[in-house]
Amino acid sequence: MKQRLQVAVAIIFNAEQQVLIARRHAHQHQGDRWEFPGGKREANETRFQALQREIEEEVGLLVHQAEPMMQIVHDYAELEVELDVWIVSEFSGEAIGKEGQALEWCALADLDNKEFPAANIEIIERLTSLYAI
Ligand SMILES: Nc1nc2c([nH]c(=O)n2[C@@H]2O[C@H](COP(=O)(O)OP(=O)(O)OP(=O)(O)O)[C@@H](O)[C@H]2O)c(=O)[nH]1
Ligand SMILES: [Mg+2]
Repeated sequence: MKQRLQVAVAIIFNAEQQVLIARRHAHQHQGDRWEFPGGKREANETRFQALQREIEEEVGLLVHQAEPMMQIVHDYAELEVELDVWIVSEFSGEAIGKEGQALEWCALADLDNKEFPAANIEIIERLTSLYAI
């Protein structure tokens, strides 16, 4: 059977209402596309703990509070993902690409110009309808 990965995904806004995005490395699944930081939940973790760990590991931010935004199941040819998307409402630290990945703070209106994995289309639509001017 095809694997289904549970993936914690963070939507993090800065004071200018820009959202944090990261570029996936070429060798990764969906390589070279942009993503919202996050990664796979481990068996011993809650969804929120997975979010906190992944965000600290990947971009060095401490997530203090977050609210569930949506869950998306997407069937890629090679694997299935369940994206557990959170809006981070409180965090501390300065974002850095701790895994050597490029980071960008991106205005919502500019997300459409970036290439994201297919599973992200719904997230971007939802964000635009919730927050766009
Ligand atoms: N982090 C993240 N993963 C996404 C997004 N959209 C999306 O389809 N995915 C998929 O979710 C899956 C797991 O994410 P990941 O590669 O970040 O997992 P991870 O950080 O644990 O990576 P690792 O296996 O290198 O430790 C990948 O197949 C990835 O393509 C997104 O916006 N953010
Ligand atoms: Mg990741």
